[in-house]
Amino acid sequence: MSSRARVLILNAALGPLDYRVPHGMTVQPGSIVVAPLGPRQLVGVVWEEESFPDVETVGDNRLRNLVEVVDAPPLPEPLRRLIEWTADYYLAPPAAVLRMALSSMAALEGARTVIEYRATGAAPDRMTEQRAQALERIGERQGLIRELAMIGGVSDAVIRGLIKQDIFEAVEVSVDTPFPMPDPGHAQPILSEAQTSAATTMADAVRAHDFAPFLLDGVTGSGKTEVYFEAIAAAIRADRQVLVLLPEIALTEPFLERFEKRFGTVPVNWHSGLRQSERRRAWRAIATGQAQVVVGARSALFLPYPNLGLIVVDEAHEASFKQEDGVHYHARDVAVMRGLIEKFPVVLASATPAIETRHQVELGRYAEIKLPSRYGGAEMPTIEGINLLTDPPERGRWIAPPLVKAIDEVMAKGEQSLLFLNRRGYAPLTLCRHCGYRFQCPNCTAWMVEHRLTHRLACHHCGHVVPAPRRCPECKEEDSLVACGPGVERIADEVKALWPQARTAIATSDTLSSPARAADFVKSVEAGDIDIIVGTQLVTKGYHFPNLTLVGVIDADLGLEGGDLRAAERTFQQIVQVAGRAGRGEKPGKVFIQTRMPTSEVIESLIEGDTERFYAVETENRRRANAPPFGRFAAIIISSENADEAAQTARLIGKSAPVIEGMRVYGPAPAPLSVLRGRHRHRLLIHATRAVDIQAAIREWLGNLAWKSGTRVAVDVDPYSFM
Ligand SMILES: Nc1ncnc2c1ncn2[C@@H]1O[C@H](COP(=O)(O)OP(=O)(O)OP(=O)(O)O)[C@@H](O)[C@H]1O
Ligand SMILES: [Zn+2]
Repeated sequence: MSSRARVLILNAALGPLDYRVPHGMTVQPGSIVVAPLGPRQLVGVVWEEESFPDVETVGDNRLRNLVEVVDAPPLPEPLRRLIEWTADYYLAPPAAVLRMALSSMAALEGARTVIEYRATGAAPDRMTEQRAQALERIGERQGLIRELAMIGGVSDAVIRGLIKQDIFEAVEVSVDTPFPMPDPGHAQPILSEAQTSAATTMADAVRAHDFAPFLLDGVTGSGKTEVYFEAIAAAIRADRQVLVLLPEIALTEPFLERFEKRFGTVPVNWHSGLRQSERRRAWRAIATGQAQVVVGARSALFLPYPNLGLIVVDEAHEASFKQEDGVHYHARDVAVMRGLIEKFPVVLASATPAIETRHQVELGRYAEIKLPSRYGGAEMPTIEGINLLTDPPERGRWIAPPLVKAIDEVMAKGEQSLLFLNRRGYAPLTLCRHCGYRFQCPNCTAWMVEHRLTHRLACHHCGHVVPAPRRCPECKEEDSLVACGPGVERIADEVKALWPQARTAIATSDTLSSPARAADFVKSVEAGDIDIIVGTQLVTKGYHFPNLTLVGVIDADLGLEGGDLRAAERTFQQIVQVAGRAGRGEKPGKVFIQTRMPTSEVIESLIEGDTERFYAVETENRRRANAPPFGRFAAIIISSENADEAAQTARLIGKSAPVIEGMRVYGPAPAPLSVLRGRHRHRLLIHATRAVDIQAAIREWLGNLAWKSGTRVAVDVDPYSFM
């Protein structure tokens, strides 16, 4: 009997393929293998045949041999089920989901060491511009040739030239040294009564080794982190792995520090910025079970932990857990599914839970744990509205008089303020005052955003940047360009004009672009070297600055623009979160919200501090509109570099829409972002009741259609973006 294996190979365009297992090789479902495909060799995973029953059977004599079995633990069975579920639910190719589990090719190679290079400090005989740039940018960093070339912005050849001259020296790096073990007894805090009860409930669930979804709903500063640390401690004691998902890399650094204080060592950190060798080391430690606690962004969710005992999703309401390209999955929801399949508790921690999550609590599916007050007697801040219609700022300014006065007082007391505006850069739109020309991105339907700090105009959708021009490209008038509207840089300018003595910091993804820079920022705020922070949503959550007593929301109405189904919820969450940064220490905090709509539901609930009112009204709105969590949405996004082909395919899909009771199809229509990265886009929106199997309907609908190879058709189940 010849032995065959069904293999899911890492090629999203292909389904599983059958191979022959050559004599002397043994494989089992989950084995990671190398398989031939045409002239190439690809990595794949051996899969249960039953999972893909429709694969066309190829005669034994036509099968090709597997090349080898990779020296890595087989992909665990529950993870294979999770990959299947994710592919099914989000209508994604299984191979695309599998790729997220095998996300370090280096980890699958046998070698245990790699050669990295670092500067010796010597200067080259001949200093070229490229060499100087490389040396300057690389500094003391160490990495593979390719990585150094990337950092230095030069070709590999430049780096190789420098190696030849001994300007860089080789360092053999062992990639598989074990990570230190966190110690659950290292620095146990003394928990308050409410905290103890919350921690006990979760730790008991961890010890029970069973699926248990929790909503840890605690006001800002209530000690949610301290509490779920006790659940982590329980998992470590039970020798099970833990995954903590954070919504943004910028939050990692403060988390690592707190974790180290509590457990004596930092956890394994997984993010997109890891060097290849670090990634490999982390992947292997995770796959072998050696990595006990892992913290990461959503991409850490599909890694092959053999022994997970707990997942914590911190700031679980954050939309950044939803992936918006490739596989359109929601990490919060997939985390819960992983807990169900692998039988362990999942903790969703948030001060402002998503309506979807609260609904699960109401249905009795998730257990709710509440922490209703701040730790250590700190008070919740008081919140006041500033009506911009009756109390406007001076012309050309954005900070209204009552907020100016409040900042004056806080400055006088030597305390810190935070001004929140969710807009990067200097101004969202730049135009020529002479001819009216507006700077638009050549690749996207979007205005270019002025960044004065870097003297550039940038597209926030595709990353296209151009130097800020001195003259209008249209009418050639010099110095005629004017900035329209504020971004954080412009607010920072205003702060400088009003309080020249104040030390300010701009905190956005531009300025806190790396974990190291985020750490520097936190240190200088903690050390009292900053008086006024001007920041985007990046600083609204996670941070704990005891001397920060004033928060000003520059424009509360901004988030309500565009008006997608979650606009009100998102605005509410953002403002509660940013307000939650005020008065976390001994001194009480004050929050000012600038708005043109002081009587809107969102703003009134915020000012009255009536969370329940907001949620009740918003939930009722959703129920009436049959919007999530009551009804369901899915989007189909068609894109192509060729405008006609995109429109044609969209029409074809629209024409073929099935008629199903309880389901309506809207569109196709050009997407609001009708051109993105040079691709023309059209959208369809599908709205259905819970009773409809929306995935099956879409699968059958699109399965019968064909389009040109340059056209992409993406399905977004439970969409968050409607652009
Ligand atoms: N039991 C405790 N013992 C000592 N310090 C505590 C305790 N509980 C909370 N704290 C401290 O109180 C502060 C707020 O706690 P933490 O950051 O965990 O709150 P949080 O609920 O996660 O807040 P947010 O949602 O606003 O980020 C932190 O500095 C934390 O170390
Ligand atoms: Zn663009």
